[in-house]
Amino acid sequence: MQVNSSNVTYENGFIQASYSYKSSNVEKLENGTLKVTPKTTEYTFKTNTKIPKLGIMLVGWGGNNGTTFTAGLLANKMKLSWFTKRGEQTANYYGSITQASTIKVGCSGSEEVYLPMNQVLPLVNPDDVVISGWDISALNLSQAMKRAQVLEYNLIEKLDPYMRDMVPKKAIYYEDFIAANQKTRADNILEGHNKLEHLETIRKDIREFKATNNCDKVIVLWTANTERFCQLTPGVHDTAENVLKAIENSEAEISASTVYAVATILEGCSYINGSPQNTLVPGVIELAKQKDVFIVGDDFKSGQTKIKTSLVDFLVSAGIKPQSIVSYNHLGNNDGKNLSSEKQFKSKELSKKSCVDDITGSNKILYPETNKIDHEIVIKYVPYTGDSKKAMDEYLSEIFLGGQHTLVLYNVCEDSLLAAPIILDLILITELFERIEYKVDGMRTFQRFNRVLSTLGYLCKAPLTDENTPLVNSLYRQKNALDNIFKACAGLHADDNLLLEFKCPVTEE
Ligand SMILES: NC(=O)c1ccc[n+]([C@@H]2O[C@H](COP(=O)([O-])OP(=O)(O)OC[C@H]3O[C@@H](n4cnc5c(N)ncnc54)[C@H](O)[C@@H]3O)[C@@H](O)[C@H]2O)c1
Ligand SMILES: O=P([O-])([O-])O[C@@H]1[C@@H](O)[C@H](O)[C@@H](O)[C@H](O)[C@@H]1O
Repeated sequence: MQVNSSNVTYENGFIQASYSYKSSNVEKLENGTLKVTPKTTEYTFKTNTKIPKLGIMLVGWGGNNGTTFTAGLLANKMKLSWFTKRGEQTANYYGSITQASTIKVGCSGSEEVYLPMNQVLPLVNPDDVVISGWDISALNLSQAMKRAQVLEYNLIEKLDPYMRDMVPKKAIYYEDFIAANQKTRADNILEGHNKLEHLETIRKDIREFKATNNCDKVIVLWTANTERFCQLTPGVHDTAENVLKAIENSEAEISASTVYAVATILEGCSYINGSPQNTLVPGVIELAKQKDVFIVGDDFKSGQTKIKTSLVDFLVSAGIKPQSIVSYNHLGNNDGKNLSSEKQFKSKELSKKSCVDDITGSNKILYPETNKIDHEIVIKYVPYTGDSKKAMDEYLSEIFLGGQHTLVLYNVCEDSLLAAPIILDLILITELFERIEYKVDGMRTFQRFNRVLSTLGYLCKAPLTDENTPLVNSLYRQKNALDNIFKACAGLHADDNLLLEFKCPVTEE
């Protein structure tokens, strides 16, 4: 796409775009009146268009998501097709916004024109990435893919030769943080209890993988089991210095995921947390800022929560008052097995339960006293169902003249087929943000986005958000923000959907 504007230049491998950012300051006056002052801030975005060779390292590579993600990269790269009872299937990236969604760029006459997201700004081609990772299970990726029971056998057969030589590196295993039922899987772990040694091993793994594959950069993503929350402790988790010291002292409350995150950050790589646990404790956030590294989290937004943050947004913005939400699901994969343990379930429950508060909190007409509603999460482990999650959601709302509205959803699918495309998007969009800088009038130098990359909230159930930054769960607002950041960096206006050129056409006087 070539943007025809005096505000955009394409020089020296950069897209440099000016963007007039419109916002409003609100003052609440003593008499209760709101004084709203619109304002415009002139930004300049600079995007490096040089596409790097990207290395991806997954923690939990041998899991259902890790194997399905890897299989998807290979199947698409080789343009595989395979047979199922529904006939011939071909590889695709459905469920990935970078590969299968579009962004409106303008109108041609009365035709609204949409471009694939990955053509609005230059992204890494998934075909060109190299992948590795760690797992507490020693199975190679082909064996692990079969164990996962996600993909059709005909596809598994075709992928086997390409995945059997992919072997996860030895992993950090602190059994107290994941369900005891995972112990039988743990035959590929780093010896000993010295957390500093574990940290240095992970750092070495990252360096060696990067050098061996001649990568320009590496991004690490956690798709291992959900850990219990660590007990945030002053002097341990509160500062970067204390987290590093706690690792040196092999502090018990430092989780495996936090050691992976610290190792990643110390190697100058972005770290993404696809699970709900509080890996990114305040000290890790401070370390990421000190080391100028992006951190993203938490917990892939893939199924019930994705629908919920769209549905509740629709209900509340329609003036309908959700009063009760019950989200139930059962599944039989290893994630479900791990979540059958109370402490690990609590991590997931917290993540799934926290996703509507900002939406209900936005409407004081419906929720004048409190924005808290009945919201229950139930997850049951039923081995026979495997990765095919059966999810049932019930939404009860108050409507006009004391009426009640009941909405029930039933959705079934392989959970990993929802998560794998999201893993790709998290990685590719994080990598893009590593190539973007901004400047506001008056700033001497270009800066990078806030290292807590909450712009990727659309992809996370519980978006990690920096202090003094609004938390947004509304799916529409998250996607709109992401699309508009892409457009701003490309030199286009944000879309307000007014279509004034058609509704208020310029007429000859
Ligand atoms: N739709 C989804 O699948 C979905 C959605 C949101 C979040 N998640 C989260 O993603 C994570 C992975 O899901 P999954 O279905 O792939 O689970 P999984 O159990 O199949 O895979 C997790 C893998 O991590 C490995 N592992 C556990 N602890 C490890 C450690 N310390 N180091 C390295 N490897 C370790 C396990 O051996 C396993 O292979 C879970 O935390 C899950 O809650 C999944
Ligand atoms: O994404 P979502 O459907 O809201 O939540 C899902 C849970 O319902 C499921 O039980 C769990 O296994 C997945 O990891 C995922 O977190």
